[in-house]
Amino acid sequence: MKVTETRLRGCFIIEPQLFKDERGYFFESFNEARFNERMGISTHFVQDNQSFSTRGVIRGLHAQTGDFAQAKLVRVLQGEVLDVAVDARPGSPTFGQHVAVTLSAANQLQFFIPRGFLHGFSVLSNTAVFFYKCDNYYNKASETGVVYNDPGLNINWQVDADKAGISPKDAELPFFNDVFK
Ligand SMILES: Cc1cn([C@H]2C[C@H](O)[C@@H](COP(=O)(O)OP(=O)(O)O[C@H]3O[C@@H](C)C(=O)[C@@H](O)[C@H]3O)O2)c(=O)[nH]c1=O
Repeated sequence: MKVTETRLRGCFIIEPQLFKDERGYFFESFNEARFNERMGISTHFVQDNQSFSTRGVIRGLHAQTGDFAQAKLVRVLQGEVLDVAVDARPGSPTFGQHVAVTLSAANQLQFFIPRGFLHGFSVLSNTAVFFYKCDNYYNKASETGVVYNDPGLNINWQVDADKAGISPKDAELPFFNDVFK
């Protein structure tokens, strides 16, 4: 597996090692010991999530706070998405900055997003099945978020923002500067 740290410290792109033969392919999609060793962390994932979305949908930007903060290991089982992590760690030299990574069933890339980040994705294919591991349980009361089109974040979601599929909850999320002062 190839691990590349992005310009946001602690955010890694992971390319698994594929074993291909006449039947198809095999790869270890997650190996806790190797994952922690290569990332230099000690994350223990406790919840897996899966969502299905159609082209143009944007989910995010989301995080959980406090005792329920979550690191996420995300990937795409079908289709293609633009995955976005926003650094919301107070005092971080890249506070308020984001990275965007194209994840697809074809490239098999995984993206590790540590605690302290907002996360979201847009769907670039007709449909997408998105799968992710979380190192903390869902806790509704701990949810926070920032609106996807916050001009201060200036994220190019690569979908038609006017026609983007946004949940009513996500459309009403506040701006980054109002949440993270
Ligand atoms: C996230 C989550 C939602 N739910 C429920 C709550 C709600 O009724 C329904 C749909 O929830 P949402 O609209 O929040 O789903 P969604 O917008 O897909 O939320 C997800 O977005 C991506 C970008 C993330 O990073 C995730 O952490 C999560 O926040 O599922 C759970 O039961 N467990 C969970 O872990």
